Amino acid sequence: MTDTVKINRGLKGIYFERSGVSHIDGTKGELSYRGYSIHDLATQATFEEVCFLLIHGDLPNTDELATFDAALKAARTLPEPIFEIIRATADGHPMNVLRTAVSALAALEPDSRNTGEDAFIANGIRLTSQVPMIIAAHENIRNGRAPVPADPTLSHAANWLWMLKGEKPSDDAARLADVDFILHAEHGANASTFAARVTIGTEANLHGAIVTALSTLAGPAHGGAAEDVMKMVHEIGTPDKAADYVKAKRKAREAVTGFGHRVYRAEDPRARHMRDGVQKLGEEMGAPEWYEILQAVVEAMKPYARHGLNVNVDFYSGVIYQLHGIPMDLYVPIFAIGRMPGWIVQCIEQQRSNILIRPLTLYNGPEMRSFVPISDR
Ligand SMILES: CC(=O)SCCNC(=O)CCNC(=O)[C@H](O)C(C)(C)COP(=O)(O)OP(=O)(O)OC[C@H]1O[C@@H](n2cnc3c(N)ncnc32)[C@H](O)[C@@H]1OP(=O)(O)O
Ligand SMILES: O=C([O-])CC(=O)C(=O)O
Repeated sequence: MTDTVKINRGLKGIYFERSGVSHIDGTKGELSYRGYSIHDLATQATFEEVCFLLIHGDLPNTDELATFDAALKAARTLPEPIFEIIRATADGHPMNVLRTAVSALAALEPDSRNTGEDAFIANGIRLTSQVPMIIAAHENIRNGRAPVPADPTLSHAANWLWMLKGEKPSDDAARLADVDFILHAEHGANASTFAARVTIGTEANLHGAIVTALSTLAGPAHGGAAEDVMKMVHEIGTPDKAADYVKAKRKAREAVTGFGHRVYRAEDPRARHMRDGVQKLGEEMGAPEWYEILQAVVEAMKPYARHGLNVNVDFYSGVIYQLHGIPMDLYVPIFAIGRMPGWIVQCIEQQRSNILIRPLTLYNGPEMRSFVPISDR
């Protein structure tokens, strides 16, 4: 019987649920949120509009957006013990500090225990504002500076850069961060979102699911790719060394980071927006070499593109962060800021028609055997 069971390792190609949130066509390289093309959203919407769209299902009108934006801004507060926790863990990786702080929020804020759709929306809005605050406070504290208080006059993206650096960002820098968040906001049953849905499947609360999602995002095969791409760019050093680097990786059968995706066989549609950003920012800042190294890697990887191995969203994002002077270990936390609405809405969707997610593993261990007392072993 066991020989006839088909195992889908990694759940590759398996539909586990229906979802009305986003659609990915991996063959054509297309992505839409709630029926809107990612290209239209990346060029015409703000992150706040995209959050509203994902959570409520439609684009907001002016009044709806104003109310939603006011709720996000009102939520820019952290209980004092969170700063103590950040101070106590300041030497840790920012992703560990973030996960620990979100977990502590679950204990510190009694509302976080509530379930039901209204509670998930209220807690989701609060966490969307608190996550960038935690990351920025940690960055300041570990560098011996006081946390920068949120500025209620700034957008989500501009306020994030303000809290991180204590300087008002230029409009271009704020917009680039805004677009980055939009591009990362939602992506179907990716590993961290799936993990969050598994948590909600047990009727746990949203904070618990976000802790699960943060743990899952952190790995290099998922959210950690941008950091690894930047390390790769430094290792390559100059564009003329890219081909040899790729050849050596392929020979060792190791992944070239920033390439490949479980769903896309065509180029990830989000990559082009990041590519344009890297090229423009690099030229403006007199540092075009990073873009040139990346493009040399793309050139060297071209023979493999026909096998569906193309750049993914995180191939270009690390260089943008580097050009902004953001430390490499903040790249995954930045992904988390963007992915918040996707996690929240998928948790809401899971809760609406909840079911325990519990697949099977096919046993291939020893046959039944007799227990041997320890004195006879
Ligand atoms: C935001 C995100 O999470 S996007 C992904 C970010 N991650 C990365 O950039 C890390 C590098 N990429 C990878 O490790 C992989 O592409 C993953 C984990 C993202 C997807 O992996 P899978 O879905 O398992 O890829 P899949 O098994 O279909 O790969 C097909 C073939 O391409 C190869 N391959 C996949 N990605 C890469 C890569 N980046 N470099 C070289 N070869 C690769 C596989 O080894 C496999 O080869 P084989 O058939 O000879 O064994
Ligand atoms: O969808 C995935 O497998 C990975 C992911 O989160 C993304 O590409 O944004």
